[in-house]
Amino acid sequence: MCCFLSKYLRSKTSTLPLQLRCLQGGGGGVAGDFNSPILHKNLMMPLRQFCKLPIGVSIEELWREGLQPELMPKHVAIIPDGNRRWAKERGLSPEKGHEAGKKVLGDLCRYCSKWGVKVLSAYAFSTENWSRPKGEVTFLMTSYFERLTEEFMRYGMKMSFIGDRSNLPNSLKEMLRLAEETTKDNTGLHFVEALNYGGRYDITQATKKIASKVKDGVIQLEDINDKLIDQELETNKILEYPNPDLLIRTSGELRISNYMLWQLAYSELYFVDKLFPQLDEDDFVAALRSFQQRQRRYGGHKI
Ligand SMILES: CC(C)=CCC/C(C)=C/CC/C(C)=C/COP(=O)(O)OP(=O)(O)O
Repeated sequence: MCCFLSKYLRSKTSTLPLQLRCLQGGGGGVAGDFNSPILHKNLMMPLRQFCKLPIGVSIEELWREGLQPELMPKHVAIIPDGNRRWAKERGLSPEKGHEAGKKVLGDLCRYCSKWGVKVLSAYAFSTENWSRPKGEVTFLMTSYFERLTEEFMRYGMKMSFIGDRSNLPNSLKEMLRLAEETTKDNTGLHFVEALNYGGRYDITQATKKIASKVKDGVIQLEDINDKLIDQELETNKILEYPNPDLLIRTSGELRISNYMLWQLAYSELYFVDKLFPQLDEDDFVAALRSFQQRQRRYGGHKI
């Protein structure tokens, strides 16, 4: 009989979830292989239930990747950078690069659902991106984001949008409203698209709302604290997990380019050299693995 499982358990003991380590016990390896119906019924199925696995991923895959379900990031943020460079390297138009990026963003939603991430937020258009070439901005605003939203609505995710909608085209605004309304009761992945969004914009609009409440006597100056500011930020829409646990940026640039400045205070950062259209599931899993190896201290003492 194959000894893969017992070998694996021996080699990965330190990275196994606590529950699995308890079940492993102190004895020798577990005889059998993953295809054995007896092993499946007597070990794998109970383990699966015991570990409350995230939907879509098998215990075998988790072990193979060295991942622990209870340490998955709840909110992953992505800065999908490099669509234009990807297209240029291939002699294609920037529009073709963005189309390739759209496909990869859809794949990323699938990976997040599969690996048990609850929220994926994507920085799709910054408050500074209006200064890109006019043709590209027109393409994104009058065609691309509308098609992306319509397509993603069919994935069964809850969709929300953050950012200043006031100067988006009316038909795009209407599509965003429709997507939020249609998907609001979906329970799977929460996909949040940041459109005409900037961290400075978000902090500024929150500050204005708070200042206005102070002016109207609704709250006192002394009432202003972190929690109150959280409540006025646009990410208040992501009720459960407003702050990204993990931020991934592609294309080798090592900066956050005005994304969720307040919310990223204690996020773990992960940079990938590949251009966004080249990102695949192995890269995503490598980011999850890196995240699970970090020690998050939030300014506290090292244990
Ligand atoms: C897949 C998808 C939705 C693509 C949309 C295409 C698009 C416009 C992506 C831009 C993403 C973004 C805001 C990157 C931030 O870098 P930056 O280039 O704004 O800032 P920088 O100059 O600091 O690098």
